[in-house]
Amino acid sequence: MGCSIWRNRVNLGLLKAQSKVSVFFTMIIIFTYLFYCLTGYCETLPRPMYDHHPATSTSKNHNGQNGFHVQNSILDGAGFAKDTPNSPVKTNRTLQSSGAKALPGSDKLHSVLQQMGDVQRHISDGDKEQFQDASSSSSISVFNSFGSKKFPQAIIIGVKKGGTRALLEFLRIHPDVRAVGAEPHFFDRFYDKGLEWYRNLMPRTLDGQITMEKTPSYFVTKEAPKRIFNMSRETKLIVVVRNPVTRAISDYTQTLSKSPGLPSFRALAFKNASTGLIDTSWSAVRIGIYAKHLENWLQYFPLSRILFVSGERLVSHPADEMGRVQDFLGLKGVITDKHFYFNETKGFPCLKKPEGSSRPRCLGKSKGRPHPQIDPEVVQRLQEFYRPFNLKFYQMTGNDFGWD
Ligand SMILES: Nc1ncnc2c1ncn2[C@@H]1O[C@H](COP(=O)(O)OS(=O)(=O)O)[C@@H](OP(=O)(O)O)[C@H]1O
Repeated sequence: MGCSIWRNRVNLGLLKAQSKVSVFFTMIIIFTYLFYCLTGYCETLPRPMYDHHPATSTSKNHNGQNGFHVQNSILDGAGFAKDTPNSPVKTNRTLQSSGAKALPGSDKLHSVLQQMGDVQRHISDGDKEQFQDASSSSSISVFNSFGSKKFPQAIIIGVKKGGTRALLEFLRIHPDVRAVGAEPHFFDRFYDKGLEWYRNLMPRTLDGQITMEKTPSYFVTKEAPKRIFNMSRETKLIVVVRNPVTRAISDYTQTLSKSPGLPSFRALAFKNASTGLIDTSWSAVRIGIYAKHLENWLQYFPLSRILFVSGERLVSHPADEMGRVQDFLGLKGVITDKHFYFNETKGFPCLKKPEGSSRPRCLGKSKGRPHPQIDPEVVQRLQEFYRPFNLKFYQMTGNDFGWD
């Protein structure tokens, strides 16, 4: 009898010791990882070049909202991809879904993992579209875990293929800007999820920092102006515009890369090739009628709340355009020509490497890709088609973008 009590006590002691050891080792792993992040080594973790894949999994975070998986569905919706074997998101999800949650003391572990999630999500958001080295903001985000999530005070609302990703990534090197990497698509696709869902997607910011997002399809979404106005009439709006003809070809190039069997540009652009009638129902054409879309926005926002960035100048004079953007946002002029160099191979400006980094900081392959050769006659016809709309747009904005 006495012997069996003694044996039970020994077994109980062993069990307790085992669970303590497992908690101890888990904590060591987590703190080692956090230490690596804080010392900047997370940046050197391999990051995926995102491609287009469907979302595969769903789960809820402690707020009852779809944490990583919402983010992933957005990534997918925006043409981003699920995590790859090397993805930091995958690392985090693996930790969350395997042993860690089932361990004793998992509540505390879970909240640490949530914070790691915030950090990692920031690093990996929208990687497909981002600069290949997003290191400048990753270390800041660690400390920003202590800020709060706010609605964006400024949104890049368009235009698709205008250079919106370049603008956002250039802005992200500013210490007072924090931005969602992926395109949230809240004001067009996910509005029924509610404003709190939207706010929860935002990165944490400290006082004085601006929260931003970019979703280029907002510019052509009829309901977007009213919806953004209802969130806050103070929201600053940025539109990156580019020659509508080159924009249409860029748009077509993107679609062609996903659907190689697509009809020719000529076949899609004309309603009737013999009369030269342009098909304005084709989105690649319709998006470029900037004056029409702008009218919708002016019903809710005064021109003073909208900044028009030239997509062409963002390539030829990035620092000058960034100066205008920083002024508009009321930011210190931190981003200057010191930050850029022209990458001859890519044919676009890239960000200079920060000290200690060996990685290139150009946008990914899907940005600045070669366009198919389009018949000059088709190009000319499109130029003619856009001319009156362009002139109207110059008048409305008080800015001649030089496309005509
Ligand atoms: N610095 C830099 N590097 C690479 N690419 C640059 C840069 N600045 C502007 N651009 C132009 O951005 C075009 C893509 O525009 P977006 O980022 O708005 O596209 S998207 O709507 O988010 O898909 C992209 O269009 P394509 O040239 O057709 O690929 C580029 O011309």
